[in-house]
Amino acid sequence: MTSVSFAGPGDEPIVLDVATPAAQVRVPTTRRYLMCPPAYFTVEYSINPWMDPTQPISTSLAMEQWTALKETYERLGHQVEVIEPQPGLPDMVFSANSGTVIDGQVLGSRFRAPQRAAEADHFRRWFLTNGYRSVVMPERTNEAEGDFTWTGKYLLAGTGFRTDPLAHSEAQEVLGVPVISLQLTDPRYYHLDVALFVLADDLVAYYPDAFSPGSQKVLRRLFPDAVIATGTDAACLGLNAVSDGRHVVLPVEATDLADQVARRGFDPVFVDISELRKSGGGPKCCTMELRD
Ligand SMILES: CN(C)C(=N)NCCC[C@H](N)C(=O)O
Repeated sequence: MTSVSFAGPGDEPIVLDVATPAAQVRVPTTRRYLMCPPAYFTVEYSINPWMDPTQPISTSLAMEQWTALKETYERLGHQVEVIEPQPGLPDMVFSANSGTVIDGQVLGSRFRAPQRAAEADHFRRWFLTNGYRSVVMPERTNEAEGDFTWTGKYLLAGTGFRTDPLAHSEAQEVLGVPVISLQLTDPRYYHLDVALFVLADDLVAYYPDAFSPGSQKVLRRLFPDAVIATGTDAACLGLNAVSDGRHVVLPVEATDLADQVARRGFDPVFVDISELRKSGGGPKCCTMELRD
């Protein structure tokens, strides 16, 4: 309960108790996503600290979890496009790493690891056969929405492990949007999209310890009201979440983060991505947003 007081007609001030304001009403917008079924998913090489090629992997469980994620988006009213998976490309399920699309302009990807390099061209061809007229492939290492997050105003751009900092200026030129570079410092959070996600315009959630001190200052300055995730939320890849402005699809283990976003008026929607996490990925990595 909060008290407000104001001057009454006589000498006595009027004091009213008012209930704490209700959380803001959040309005979802319909999205279009590109996903790739994990038909060839496995962990046969290690290019991030989550990947242990000796651990058992169930491709069928990964497929069940991916299908549940896709059906979740469809149930929420979103449109999901599907690209054909390719044998020999076990990480192709992480479609977010293969393109950044803003206002129909596509900036493709260039992977740091040779094991993933061939994915970029499959996605390039998908864009060209699906009506995208301007598809630019980057010169510099660029892991697309793994390291680029569009807030509606800025393109937040991560670097430190995968995407080359020079890819940030390339993205600014190709996409014609202001880019804010952010330095990632913890190898477990090797992509920006495991350290930060956009909840709504001008509102993000992030894990400060994944960023350099200077980048933490930038984030505080840009987003003073941000949701600050705990280490436990970050460690289950809870920040690899997808918001449509109201529903927030996130890993089932990210319970504190779910409580925090619920208090801000969002509806958490849990998904189980335990099998895909063995490769270092979560819901967002499986989801490229097509902003047409
Ligand atoms: C959530 N993240 C970090 C992603 N955006 N992508 C997941 C990529 C996983 C892949 N094994 C790799 O290491 O590239």
